[in-house]
Amino acid sequence: MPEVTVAVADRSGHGHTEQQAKSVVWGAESVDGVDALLVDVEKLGENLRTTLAGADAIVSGTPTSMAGHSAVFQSFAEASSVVWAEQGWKDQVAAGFTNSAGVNGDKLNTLVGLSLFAAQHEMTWVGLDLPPGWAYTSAGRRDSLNALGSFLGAMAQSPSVLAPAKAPVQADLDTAAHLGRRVAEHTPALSRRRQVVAQ
Ligand SMILES: Cc1cc2nc3c(=O)[nH]c(=O)nc-3n(C[C@H](O)[C@H](O)[C@H](O)COP(=O)(O)O)c2cc1C
Repeated sequence: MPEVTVAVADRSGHGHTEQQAKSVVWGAESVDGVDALLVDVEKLGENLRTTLAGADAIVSGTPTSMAGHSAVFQSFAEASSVVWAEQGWKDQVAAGFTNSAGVNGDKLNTLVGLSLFAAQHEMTWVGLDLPPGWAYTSAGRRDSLNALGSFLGAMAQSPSVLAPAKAPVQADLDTAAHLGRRVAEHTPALSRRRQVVAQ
């Protein structure tokens, strides 16, 4: 049996954010004893409670759309109010990621929204422990980890003209994998819910 389950709840319209989500899963599963599954929030429907309630951590992802999370993600968030009413995800670990076309693209606002969503569910948020990729070099490399310089969660950029096979760039996918790994590594210590269940 896996010691930790990480559910990556994502919704991707054209596949770019899904690439990022797969990297989060890959990163989480690179940690011994961790099982990670990719969940399309649009298809969750009535399974909202059962699918995500069993996870020790939920990493939420969405494309940035008009400076926030997508309408589909908002539908999922509103549907989750039934879980909120019974505090079903309380003390689960949470983290977030987003992808958009612009280098900035107002992605930070999306991550703020995802972290507030987790806070409303009384989850424990895990940020990204990577220095901004371009902060300590004058060379300015796009292929460094956390090149987009986010602390709250993982960011990726996909120019609209590029197919999901070409964007996001590998550095952004590696940053997403790093977040997945970090969540998986910290979940056993952070998840009070797990400790209560184990008693
Ligand atoms: C309705 C709409 C709104 C968008 N808003 C933004 C935005 O605010 N900032 C940005 O950088 N890109 C924006 N984009 C571009 C998407 O974030 C980008 O194409 C992203 O890669 C889509 O991810 P997906 O392939 O997973 O659906 C928008 C796209 C659409 C269709």
